[in-house]
Amino acid sequence: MPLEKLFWPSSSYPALIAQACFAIISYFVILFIYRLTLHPLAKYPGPFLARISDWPLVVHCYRGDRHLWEYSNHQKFGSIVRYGANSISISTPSSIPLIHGVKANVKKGSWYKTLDISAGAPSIQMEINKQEHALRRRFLNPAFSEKALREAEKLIAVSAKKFSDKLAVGGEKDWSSPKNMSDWATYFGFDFVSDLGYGQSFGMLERDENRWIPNVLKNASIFLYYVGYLPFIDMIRPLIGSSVQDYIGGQEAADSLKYTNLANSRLAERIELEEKMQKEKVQLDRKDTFHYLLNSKDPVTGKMFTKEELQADSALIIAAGSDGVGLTLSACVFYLLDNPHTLQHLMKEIRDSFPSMEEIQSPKLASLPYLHACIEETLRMNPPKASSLPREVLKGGLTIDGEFIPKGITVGTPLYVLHHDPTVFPDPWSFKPERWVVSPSQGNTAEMVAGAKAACAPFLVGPMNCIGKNMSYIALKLALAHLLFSNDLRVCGELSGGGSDVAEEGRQRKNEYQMRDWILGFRDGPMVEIKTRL
Ligand code: HEM
Repeated sequence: MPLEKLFWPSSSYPALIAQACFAIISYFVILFIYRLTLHPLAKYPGPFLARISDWPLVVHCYRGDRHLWEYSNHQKFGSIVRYGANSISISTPSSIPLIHGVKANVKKGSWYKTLDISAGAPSIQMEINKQEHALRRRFLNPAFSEKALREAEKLIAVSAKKFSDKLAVGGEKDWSSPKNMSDWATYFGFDFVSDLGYGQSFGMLERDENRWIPNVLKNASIFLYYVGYLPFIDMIRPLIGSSVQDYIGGQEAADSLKYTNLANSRLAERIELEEKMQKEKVQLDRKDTFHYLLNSKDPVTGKMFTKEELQADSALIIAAGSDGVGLTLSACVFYLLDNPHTLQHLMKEIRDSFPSMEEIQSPKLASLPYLHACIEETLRMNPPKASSLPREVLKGGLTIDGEFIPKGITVGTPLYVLHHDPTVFPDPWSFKPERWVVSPSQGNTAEMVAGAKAACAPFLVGPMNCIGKNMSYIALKLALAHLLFSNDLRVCGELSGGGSDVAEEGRQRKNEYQMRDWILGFRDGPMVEIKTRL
């Protein structure tokens, strides 16, 4: 078609289609030129396609390798990388408090609007409004207070003992059959969180019945992770949670709905129990998380949780709680098996500290230095929330490392990148719990340990950090202490779960536990054999 006809009004269909195509192409060409030249982020380096569009980000979120992509970007381009049209990630320790601390002039990015939309209300993690978030946090705090955690420890110990006992089945006289640590750590994560959350465990350590849940959750998280970053998400979002979702999102979308329904039905049962108890004026002999949530009232406004908010928090707590602990537990066992001296050192510390399994408890358990160091080092190597969590800069902007970032830009901290910075963590791909213990004779000074702590933030920091941080340490310490107190452990065949020569770029390090980052972190292995010692 001659070019002048494109601009000349014509009512023929081919001309109208050609004009529409021309207008769309022109729009994108101008948009891309703007993003590369006049946009406030034009001066920052990054992969070319990522500087003009969010599609590369969507692809990496879908593939579960966003943390590896961020790592290779920061290797190529330095500490500030533009990873999307409107987004940068900053990999310096000083950026952590500036982006996430109490005074940070940011709110959560719009990606959070999509995550639990099917629940009908945002969960606490997805609440973008800072005042509303603070209110929700006040509601949740009692369930994670020191007093509540003291009670919780007794309950978690029950799951930890089951974790150790069930893994050891078959290992009473000789080495057990091979067990996939990833699966068993996942069952432990779900069992202790559901037990604490609803007062009723999923019972995955004992029975097959509910073992479908982690897979459904995995599919749900793949779907919601990448969908939240789609360039036209504002148009798509209203369809999420409706039956149309099944058609556009396939199995992953259907599983997302299935997971929401499961969390809702568990909550409905728990509400029914609470109402019955109130009617009969009976007290629960143990206070689970939803006991606190169902009875929370804001002292200032008198507001209580709505049903939709409870549904959203119910889905969140199961997912957030089980995933982080499950991943860290299986990763820690991987690193212990890969480093036999470390395993021996840790076993000795645990076995020398407790006369019997029944005595594995705080304050002694909390104070074991090498156990704590092994967990810190695992969280450094494999932070469960490995990639940048989006924060949107508010009016007035934000200055980080001397760079002024204006309102509306999305900023984030790439934890996996930061945790492998060799200037803070020498020999960053080696598992070295010693780096968390001050020992000047071994060349590890107090300053070095303080520097490592400032650059390692698996739970993030500030008002939106992980509320389950202290609970996670309790659960991880109980599970590892029970397992290693009662049993010996050995690798089945070649150690599985690490990288391999034939894997994709970034997944070749054999001594690094591999994970897929889909908001939740997925993994496989190691295969272990167990022999009961007692
Ligand atoms: C190793 C274990 C864990 C790690 C590394 C971890 C990490 C995190 C991180 C980085 C966040 C911030 C997410 C964001 O900004 O979007 C977060 C939020 C959250 N986590 Fe965890 N988590 C773990 C275990 C748990 C457990 C055991 C629970 C509860 C049973 C839990 C409940 C939550 C909740 C409710 C939030 C939202 C907090 C808020 O927005 O105020 N997490 N977690």
